[in-house]
Amino acid sequence: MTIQILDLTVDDLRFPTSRELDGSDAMNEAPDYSVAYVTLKTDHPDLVGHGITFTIGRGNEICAAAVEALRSRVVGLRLEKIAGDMAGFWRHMTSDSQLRWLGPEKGVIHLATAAIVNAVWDLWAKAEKKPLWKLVADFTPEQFVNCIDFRYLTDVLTPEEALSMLTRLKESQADRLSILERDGYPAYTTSAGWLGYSDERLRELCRQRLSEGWEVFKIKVGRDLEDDRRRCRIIREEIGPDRRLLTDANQVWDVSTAIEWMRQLAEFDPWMIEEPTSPDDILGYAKIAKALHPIRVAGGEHCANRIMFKQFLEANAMQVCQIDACRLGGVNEVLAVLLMAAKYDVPVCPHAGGVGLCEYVQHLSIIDYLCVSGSLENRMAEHAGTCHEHFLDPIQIQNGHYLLPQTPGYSITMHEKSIENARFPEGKYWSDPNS
Ligand SMILES: C[C@H](O)[C@@H](O)[C@@H](O)[C@H](O)C(=O)O
Ligand SMILES: [Mg+2]
Repeated sequence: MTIQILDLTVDDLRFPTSRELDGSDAMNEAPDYSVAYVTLKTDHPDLVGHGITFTIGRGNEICAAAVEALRSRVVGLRLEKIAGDMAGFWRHMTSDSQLRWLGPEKGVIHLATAAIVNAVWDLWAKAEKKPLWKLVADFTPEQFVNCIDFRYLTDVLTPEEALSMLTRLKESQADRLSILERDGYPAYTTSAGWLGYSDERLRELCRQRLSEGWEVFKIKVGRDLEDDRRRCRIIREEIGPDRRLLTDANQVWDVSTAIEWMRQLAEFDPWMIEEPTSPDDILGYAKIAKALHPIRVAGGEHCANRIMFKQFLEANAMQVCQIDACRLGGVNEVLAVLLMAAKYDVPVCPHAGGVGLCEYVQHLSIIDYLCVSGSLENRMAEHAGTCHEHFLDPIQIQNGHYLLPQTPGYSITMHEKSIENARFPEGKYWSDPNS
């Protein structure tokens, strides 16, 4: 089958999550979960690729404009040509010599790259009639390695080393697949602990989530120490002393404040502190990790690219690696980071607090287990409870685990009605005050 990409369109879609303070944290007090939603049309009547990048509202139109700027890099290409040289395609996407100046490989231009690259992967998986995780899991180790642009990485990871890591695990892949088919992929939930929720809501949501089988909970911290103490006490009362409690400060502290603040919260036995300070401060992360041990330091949702991850991992500055499906430049770059994390034996626990991110990261965690790390130890994908109703193939959770997605593609295609309602500013969510 030969398929040509004939057109690209992009929609600025926003969901009014700030009305209930879903997604709120110490830095982002009232996010409206949003996406630049890319559609790739082809010369095949039934094959359309969809991809997103995620923002929290204002500025989403800038991502959409950046997608438009990259349009000519992808329109006209043939899928079989892309699939035959995925790393080459990714290099092509990130190498327009004028657009590259806007990054390189960071910020809005990289978010836009992710939306397009993810749409191409969705298209490819749909063409092969496989969910994305299965498309990748069925690759030979050589095909997997051929998806990655190793430029800037070879001082810590060469293609040859990646190949031998993947080859070592390939034989036992079927055993791991049966475990996932039986149990699903382990997850933790963030949706009880958003900062804007009242104490009563926090308590009620903890009870609800416990009854659904959740074992690991995340709570937002960092705005006010007394509030944090009270909220951590409540969540501990509800989940008990043995379940894992994760904390997330969303970059609000200086290095020294992070250390002092978390020492004050240590009595609540947090398993990790996420984004304690600037996402660019590799040495700062390392200092915090050293001072707070055994509390782990987690980061990645604002980690711009594989080079930053390389440094965080090499400097032992992150003990939990939170890849983001849209901040990294799509699946290709994620695969590179999975390999580096496995090499440094750092668990990957993807970031998913947003719209569409859970739909995406379930595939990435499954790939990590089946092909790259081969381990579930200390690994869990994030789960947030909002906006799943907008997707044709939404996540399925059972007992705090993601069930394996079965529908071909990357699970990101949205219902037409949702697209219509969320279109900014003319959709119903924004033009009708009673919506
Ligand atoms: C603004 C967003 O909801 C963030 O709070 C969210 O992504 C969060 O950091 C997370 O870890 O899920
Ligand atoms: Mg976070």
